[in-house]
Parts: sequence; C-alpha cells; structure tokens
Amino acid sequence: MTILIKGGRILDPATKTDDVMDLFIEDGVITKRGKNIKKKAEKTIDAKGLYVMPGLVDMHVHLRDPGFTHKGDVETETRSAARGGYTTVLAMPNTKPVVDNADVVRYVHHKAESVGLVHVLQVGAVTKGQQGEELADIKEMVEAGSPAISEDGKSVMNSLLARDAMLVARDCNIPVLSHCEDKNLVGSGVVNEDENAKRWGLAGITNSVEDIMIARNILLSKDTGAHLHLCHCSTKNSVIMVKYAKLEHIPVSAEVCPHHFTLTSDDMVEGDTNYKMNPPLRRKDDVEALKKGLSDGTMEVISTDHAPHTADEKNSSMVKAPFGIVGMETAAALTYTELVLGGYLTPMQMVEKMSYNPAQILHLKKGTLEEGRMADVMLFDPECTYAIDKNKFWSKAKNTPFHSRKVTGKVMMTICDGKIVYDAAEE
Ligand SMILES: NC(=O)N[C@@H](CC(=O)O)C(=O)O
Ligand SMILES: [Zn+2]
Repeated sequence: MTILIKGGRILDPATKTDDVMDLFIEDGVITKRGKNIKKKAEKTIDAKGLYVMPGLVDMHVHLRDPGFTHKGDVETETRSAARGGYTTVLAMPNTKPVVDNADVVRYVHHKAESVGLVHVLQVGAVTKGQQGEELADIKEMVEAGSPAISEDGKSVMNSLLARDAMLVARDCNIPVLSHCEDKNLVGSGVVNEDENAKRWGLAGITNSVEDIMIARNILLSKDTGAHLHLCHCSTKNSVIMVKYAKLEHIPVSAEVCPHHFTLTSDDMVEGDTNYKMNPPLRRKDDVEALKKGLSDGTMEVISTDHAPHTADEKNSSMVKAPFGIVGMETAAALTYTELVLGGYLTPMQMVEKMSYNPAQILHLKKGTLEEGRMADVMLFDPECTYAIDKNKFWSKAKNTPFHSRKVTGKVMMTICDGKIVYDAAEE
C-alpha cells in the first residue's frame, strides 16, 4: 500500500521541521518527505490546512486486559487509541492477574498484534501481585519487551524495596513510572481536600499525599541514578520538585494529564463520579503551575491515564465509585484548546509532549516523521470546533467529565505502520 499525504503542515520535533510538505508512505515506511512529491500512490490524502504529526505516544493507559475486560480490552481500547491519534500506548500492569511476569507481558503483546491497530507496550509491575513485598520478575519482563516498570494504582511504600527496584531498572536501562501516593496519608480520601470536599462531606486528599512520595522518589533516583518518570502530576509542588531535580541533574521526567490542566475542583458537579479520579482535581494555583511547568519545559509529557470503568461501576456514590476517567479520545483536542490556543504551548511543543518526548524517555524509535521511519502518523484539524460526544467514543467505557464540552482541534486520521487505523471521514 502506498499513501501520499499532500500539502499538510509537517510538525516533526526530531528534525525541527515545521513546514508545508508532502509525505510518501510505502510498505509501512515513510520513504520520502518534501515539497510537491510527484510519485503515484494508491491513496492520496489532501492534508491542506491540517497538521501532520508523528502518531501520539501515550505513556499511561489502562487497557484492563487481562481480567477486567468488562471495563475494556485490548481490542476496544486500542480502537479508542486510534481514534485519539495514538499509535503507541503503554499499558499499565494493574490487571488480573497483575503483569508481574513475562507470560502476561507476552499475552498482551500477542493480543495487540493480532488485533493489529496500534502498538501496545506492556509495562511490568514493580512488585509481585503489586503487593509491595517482593520484586516482580523485572529482568524477565524487560526481555519480553516491557519498556518500563510501574506499580501504578499505588506507590511502593517500602523505601528499601522502591530503591531495589530502581537499581534493577537502572541496570535494565528502563524508566520507573511512578504513581506517587502515600497510602497511609491518603486514608479514605475521595476528592481534593478543600472547601468543596467539606461542603459535600467527603474525605479529602491533600497535596502532600502526592508530594511526599514525589520527594522520596526523587531522592531515591538521586541515590540510584535510575530514571524516575512521575505519573499524572497534579500539584504545584510537583512542578517545583521536578525543577529542583533537573537543576541537580537527577534523571527525572514528569507527565501531566489533560484533566489536571483543564479542570479544577470547582468544576466538579456534586455527586458526578465522572469527576472522581486519582490524583483528584486540584485548586487553581496547582493548575496554573502545571500549565506553566508544561510551557517552560519542566513537565515534558502529556499522558492520559485512560482509565475505563463501566457505567454500573461509576453509577454509584462518590465514596464507592472507582477512581478514573477515559482520556485517549479527548486528549489532543483538550491539549490544543487549553494549551496551544491558551498560549502555553506552540503546536510543535504539543507534538513534543504527546509524541516525541515520550518516545525519547522510552528509548523508542518513534515520535518522528523522518524518512526511513515506520509510518506512524496523525492528521489533526486545528480549526474544527465541536462538542465532545462520549457516545461516539470507541472505548468500551464512557466515563468522562468532558461530555458536551466545546473544544477546538480534531483528529482526522491515524496511520499506524502505514495502515489507516482511524479515518474521521468514515464516522
Ligand atoms: N487514575 C485513576 O484514577 N485510576 C487508575 C489507576 C491509576 O492510574 O492510578 C485505574 O486503574 O483506574
Ligand atoms: Zn496512577
């Protein structure tokens, strides 16, 4: 199959290219990039007025497979990824069984290959069964293709074990993706600790629940030299600490999710569990600090923390409903609307944070549109304004606080390995 993408605005951080050009794709590879390519193609796409960017790379998704496939599975959630412009996603290991050995890693990889939509890389758990007692078979999982380890859903509370894990990760040359939450301090908190929580009589989650673990993990990264990547940062102090770590040349990177830079806890609707996620929606000064941190380069990654849950599970009280919202089908539009139109990021920086930087952190030859690379490409319309409609999601789940929110910027097409895996024109 040959595809010619004509006249789009190519945004390629790897080669610092921001120019109107054509792309020619042959047998899954970008074989030519330039002005007015004359080659004949089986499919020609008019990309006039569109951004042409490398396929997005999401460092933080929950596919729920194996074990929680009533919420989502490899097929439905990679369809959701394709519709969101993603061509590579990292699956978190909090499944049933937990991904703590190479067999489960291979199961997910094989399933994703047979579905054949986007690239899935399975993250390995840090400890066996995520029980926080004994290290998982990290080396074996890395050999099976895990690009990172994570205890996502919780923190490894035992600092000695957390340090031992970092030593193994350092030796394997992989990052530790760290969900920072002090288990004892969080108690039974459900939303951010503030006046809203008080008014609704809900137990609060303080910023220190997250900040204390971030501080500890940065110190352990300094001690071990392991690459620490902080998941779903939500607090002002997280930005300050990442800045400190970078000044000290500690190998730390950090991600922010669209809901944390778009919403504050004041946006919550009482009793609506689509606003319940972990970490919770914070205060205005936190949100502003996250946006500034993304803008000045402190925070290098935008990930989704895509966390599907069924309507039944979410149709419960704020106390009982599970934490988490879906995110892959709204991330590009929210990022464009809030951060690019909001003046915090250039379109090129948006591509860096959603594709190029994650690929760099994970040592993947992705996130670029260079000639000779696999054709993972996304076409984005920066002019299209519309209301988000959760009923159009390809995810099995619809748990989003963004239903009917007006946004600008639409994923028009996703090409993975030279194959069109999503085409908005066919919806
Ligand atoms: N973020 C969430 O609110 N939920 C995630 C777990 C996680 O990423 O911490 C989940 O697995 O549902
Ligand atoms: Zn998490």
